[in-house]
Amino acid sequence: MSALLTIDRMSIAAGERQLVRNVSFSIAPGERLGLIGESGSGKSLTALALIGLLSDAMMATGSILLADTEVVGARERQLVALRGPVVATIFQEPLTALDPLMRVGRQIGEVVRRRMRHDCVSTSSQQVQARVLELLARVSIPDPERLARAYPHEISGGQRQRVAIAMALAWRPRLLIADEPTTALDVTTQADILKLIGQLVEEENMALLFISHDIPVVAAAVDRVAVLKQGELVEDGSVGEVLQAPNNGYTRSLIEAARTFDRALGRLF
Ligand SMILES: Nc1ncnc2c1ncn2[C@@H]1O[C@H](COP(=O)(O)OP(=O)(O)OP(=O)(O)O)[C@@H](O)[C@H]1O
Repeated sequence: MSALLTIDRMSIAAGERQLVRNVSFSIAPGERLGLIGESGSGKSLTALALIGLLSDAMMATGSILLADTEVVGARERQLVALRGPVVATIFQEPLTALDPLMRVGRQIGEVVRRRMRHDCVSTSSQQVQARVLELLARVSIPDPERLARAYPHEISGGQRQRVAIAMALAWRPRLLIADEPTTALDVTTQADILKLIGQLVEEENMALLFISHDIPVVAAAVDRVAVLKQGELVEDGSVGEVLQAPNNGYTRSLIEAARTFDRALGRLF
């Protein structure tokens, strides 16, 4: 099966500074890849590059082929067509995806409408409203009707992340990028959100690029792991291979650090 995403010798520079160097990896339709590495290793820049959202001060070179579109050097119009129907993103801080002045239901409804326009399907307000409530139920929000009427500041951090996931889901994307989606949440909510993402990815048959510095979290969410160190890819293999027999000393040190931390917390790993 041909890949949904193929990154080939991609580099990212800010002026003279090389931030990501010669990174190559691919994701097949429905595959779940974890991108791990310590803070500053280039994980978020890699995710931004593949949706063409690097800041103007940065430049990507090499090739990023997403659903047969070359992203490096693409025009804005081509990128807009990819964002949403092909790839949707959830971030660490759900408020970045939410308009503070608009009720949650209306925000999800906007995405539902845009997706329907993309599919050239006409729709009534009642159909949009029904789809919004269905999406809120899919992300396990109790009392979706009440929540749809709330503003983002009126709901908890965990609920906001569920709403951000519902918005991503409204696109029915082929690839979901989750950039540290549980880092800002308490441990119990983290586990719930992780389970939810896993469930939805499977039910919708989406591919997943899951970015995290937290190895146990990544291991629970994906099939394959790629490791970035100071902008370079140092490992790419199945979760079992990489966690049980890492090739690279840096990966070993990340795993050992996670084990030590978990032992200190008394968690199982
Ligand atoms: N707008 C920018 N201008 C210049 N350098 C930047 C910019 N954004 C990020 N960087 C640098 O690029 C490198 C990679 O950053 P990136 O955000 O991709 O790391 P990360 O692995 O996602 O880290 P974290 O887990 O802390 O989010 C870092 O050295 C960072 O300082």
